[in-house]
Amino acid sequence: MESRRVSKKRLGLHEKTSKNVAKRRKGKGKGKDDSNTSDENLYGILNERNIKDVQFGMDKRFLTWYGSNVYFDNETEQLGIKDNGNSNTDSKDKQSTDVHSLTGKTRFWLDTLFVCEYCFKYSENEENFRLHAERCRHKHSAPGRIKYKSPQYTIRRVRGYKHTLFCQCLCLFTKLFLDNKSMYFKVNHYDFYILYETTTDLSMKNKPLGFFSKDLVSYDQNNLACILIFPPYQRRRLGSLLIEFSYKLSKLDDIISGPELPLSPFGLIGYLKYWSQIISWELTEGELCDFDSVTLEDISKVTGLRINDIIMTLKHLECIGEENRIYLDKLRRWLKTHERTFMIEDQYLLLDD
Ligand SMILES: CC(=O)SCCNC(=O)CCNC(=O)[C@H](O)C(C)(C)COP(=O)(O)OP(=O)(O)OC[C@H]1O[C@@H](n2cnc3c(N)ncnc32)[C@H](O)[C@@H]1OP(=O)(O)O
Repeated sequence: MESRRVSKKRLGLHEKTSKNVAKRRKGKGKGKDDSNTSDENLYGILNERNIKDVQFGMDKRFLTWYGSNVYFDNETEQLGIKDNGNSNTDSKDKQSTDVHSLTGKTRFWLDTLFVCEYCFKYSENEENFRLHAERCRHKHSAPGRIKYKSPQYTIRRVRGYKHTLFCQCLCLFTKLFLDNKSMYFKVNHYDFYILYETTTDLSMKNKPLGFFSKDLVSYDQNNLACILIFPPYQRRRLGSLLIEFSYKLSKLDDIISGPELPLSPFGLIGYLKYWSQIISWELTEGELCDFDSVTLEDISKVTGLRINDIIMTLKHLECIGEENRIYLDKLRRWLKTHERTFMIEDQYLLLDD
């Protein structure tokens, strides 16, 4: 398995700026057509998928969503990342990483990337992957400190500077499902909140379901840099759970906060859902329900949401009019037709430090 630190490059997830996009340069090829431009020296972004699918643990296989060259050596375009000029162990089997013309149109650099579902180390070689999977140390002990533990879910905080390799491998994996954030190898400025099922069942114990990262110091006061629920676990409201948790953290710090921009299309849908719920609940049943008139500032104070996010949500729900007048009746109706799905229970928060 790829196990060396990837300190030579950048890793972490950051906003892609238009200036950076302008720096895009053409991908080097490997049989790709000219339309496949890339940010490869900058952000690892490719315009086409280059890994066909991922074998995630022993029993889950799914397609990648986006191309990314961050798993590959820039010069040789073989799997593995050079660490200060040393050759890498994963590039021996050149044959299996060579270009495969699968559909006659799409050319993949790699058919299947094998990824450990406990620690995110990866290989192109199934045998190596199986050997690793049997003895991965995170199978028996997940990294980090527990920050939330309900009978259903556990969230652990993993410090980037302490568990560097784990966080770097997680970020590499994330890149296959998220293309609007860029990557850096410097994970030491981030905390990672990893979601697990609370269970003694060995088939699920210590298997991350998703995560979000958070800057240790965010000048924009973001409470979340990047969020991903791994494809097999999506649409189970786990993204909503992590978003809700991220606001618990910023409320603890007593700040008005929100996610790092830009949001991906799924990120936007997920956030609008959470924002709609928390705003309409506070206005109709929560702290603001007895107020005769409510300002955007009142909502922001009670929910911990940014005013821009509140306006976007109220517009989305068509519940805001001239001079920011809020249509409470309409919001009440919205809440009645939408199931309330808050998932974090305060009694299970473990946020002492
Ligand atoms: C700041 C940032 O990081 S932006 C980047 C966000 N991350 C990504 O885009 C990475 C890839 N996507 C993902 O990991 C996930 O889609 C996430 C994290 C955005 C959402 O996680 P999930 O657990 O799947 O979402 P969750 O089940 O909580 O759904 C919340 C709502 O979003 C909407 N939604 C989520 N996924 C979908 C989908 N595939 N199609 C349509 N609607 C969707 C639904 O309205 C859903 O509510 P409902 O189930 O009550 O109808």
